[in-house]
Amino acid sequence: MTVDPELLVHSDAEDLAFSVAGRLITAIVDAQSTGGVAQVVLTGGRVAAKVYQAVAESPARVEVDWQRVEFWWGDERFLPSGDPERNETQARDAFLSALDIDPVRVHPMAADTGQGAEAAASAYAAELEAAGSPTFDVLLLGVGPDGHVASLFPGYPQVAVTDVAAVAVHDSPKPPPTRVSLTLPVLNRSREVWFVVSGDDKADAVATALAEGDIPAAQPKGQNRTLWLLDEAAASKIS
Ligand SMILES: O=C(O)[C@H](O)[C@@H](O)[C@H](O)[C@H](O)COP(=O)(O)O
Repeated sequence: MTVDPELLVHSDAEDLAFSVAGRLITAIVDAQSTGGVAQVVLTGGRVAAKVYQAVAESPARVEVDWQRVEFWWGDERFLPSGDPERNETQARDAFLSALDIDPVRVHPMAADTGQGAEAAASAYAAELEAAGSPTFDVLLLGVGPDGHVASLFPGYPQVAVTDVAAVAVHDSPKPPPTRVSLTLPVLNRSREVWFVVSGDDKADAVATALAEGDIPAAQPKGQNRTLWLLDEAAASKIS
């Protein structure tokens, strides 16, 4: 059973990032409150980087047992290890490197070592299965102006893939051209889905997604909650 999306609108990108950082810390503490490991899926992009930075700077970060957080990625730019454009690199630089995380619990998608994105996608699907195909506590998603989420782009065949957990994406409209992405069934294996969106260039995509339009951003739904965490600009065309 999925529930209606909830909208929370913030004044600007900085306020949004600060608010989402606090919400993420609270969600992790809640997930750990029963003694378990919090399962978090990170996304890439500029807004996400602001959120991660705000987590690293938050005094409340000390409330989290960072040793008991499992970090996954919803997608990755298929580039060599350490490339500054990789979502993994950006997350490590923005906050993971500053936190007392358990490195074994950080699950980046493979870097380009010449093996091809298909092999990287298969390896990630296998890693998820080996971890027991966890239900994620929080799935973070950015949204593109075209309505993409993760690396699932409108009109691309990967949007409709349901028989594997991760796929390779080629000729991405958003550089770099080659990527790896979780598929929608895995994105939906989340208790909470949080869309974190800033900027008027996303306003059409946000409005279309909330109207259940035919874009990938309309499809991820949390099992318990679906949050649209927006700034005023991104929310400006919601009817
Ligand atoms: O690899 C990526 O680029 C992201 O995973 C992608 O899905 C991103 O979250 C959106 O494109 C929003 O990016 P911005 O926040 O930079 O607009």
